[in-house]
Amino acid sequence: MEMEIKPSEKPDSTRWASNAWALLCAIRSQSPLIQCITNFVSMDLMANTLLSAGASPAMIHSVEEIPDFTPHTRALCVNVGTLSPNWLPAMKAAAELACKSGKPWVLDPVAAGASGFRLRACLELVELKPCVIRGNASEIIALSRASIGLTKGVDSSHESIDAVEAAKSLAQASGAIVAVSGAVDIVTDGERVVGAHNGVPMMQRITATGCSVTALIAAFVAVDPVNAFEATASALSIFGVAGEMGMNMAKGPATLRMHLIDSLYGLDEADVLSRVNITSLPR
Ligand SMILES: Nc1ncnc2c1ncn2[C@@H]1O[C@H](COP(=O)(O)OP(=O)(O)O)[C@@H](O)[C@H]1O
Ligand SMILES: Cc1ncsc1CCOP(=O)(O)O
Ligand SMILES: [Mg+2]
Repeated sequence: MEMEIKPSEKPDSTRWASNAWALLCAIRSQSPLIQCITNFVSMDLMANTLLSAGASPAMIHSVEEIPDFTPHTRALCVNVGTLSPNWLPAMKAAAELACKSGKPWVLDPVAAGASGFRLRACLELVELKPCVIRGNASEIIALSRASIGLTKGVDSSHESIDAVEAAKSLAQASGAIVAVSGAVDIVTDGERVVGAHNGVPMMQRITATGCSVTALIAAFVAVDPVNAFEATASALSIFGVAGEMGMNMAKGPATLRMHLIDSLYGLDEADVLSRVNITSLPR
């Protein structure tokens, strides 16, 4: 005879997968408005990622529009990928207003260690209380140590698993959930550490997949701001699942880009429950 498993007795992996599915359903039904102040490279893929997940993206970045627009959004994504001095005031104003309006905002510190200007900008943005910081391993290490020169540019020269301590100390210092993408996506609140074991290596060969998953995290925290740790791990895992399913149809990076978006749009409950793979990692 099969024993019935009550929700509280379900194994951790099943609870993570059910929660990820519930959050994706919430995005599809609520279509949260997500403001993105992002780099020129990522605008298209980021907007299409949010749309295929069911969210509503708006790439609105002029400082003049922020007082009217930002309070009406459900979450904000700030990405410094093609930073120039005249964009920084808009990023800061939007971050401040998001906080004041009780909306979560998410930071992508692209190439944080590439220059002093960029690192200082990222550190100033961290002071404005992002709910989540998501970067690759080199970016999180650079930000955590506040040091430049540890990175090639926008791509990582470290493995995500090598950035666990840096992520934990950045989370403790900033109060943000910190996520490190890579072969295993790491998520920490400074105490707990989980790994999302989804995705395929070919995702690194498409520009702006990292930027896009950060925006997807913004959509997940928009529908569950109180549980930003769980929402962040879910977003990373769901994006990875879309990559795995897209890879089954792809011939290379260009077709993976297309099939990843189609797969994210078409994910059903069975796909999510069978593929989401989030586990606790040793602290
Ligand atoms: N070796 C890998 N195996 C599986 N998924 C990966 C791998 N490397 C990166 N990814 C996935 O690709 C996406 C972008 O991550 P990453 O390349 O680390 O970000 P960035 O583009 O900011 O450097 C994430 O969803 C991540 O999980
Ligand atoms: C290539 C490049 N140069 C400046 S921003 C950017 C895109 C980076 O995207 P991602 O961090 O998602 O790889
Ligand atoms: Mg990146």
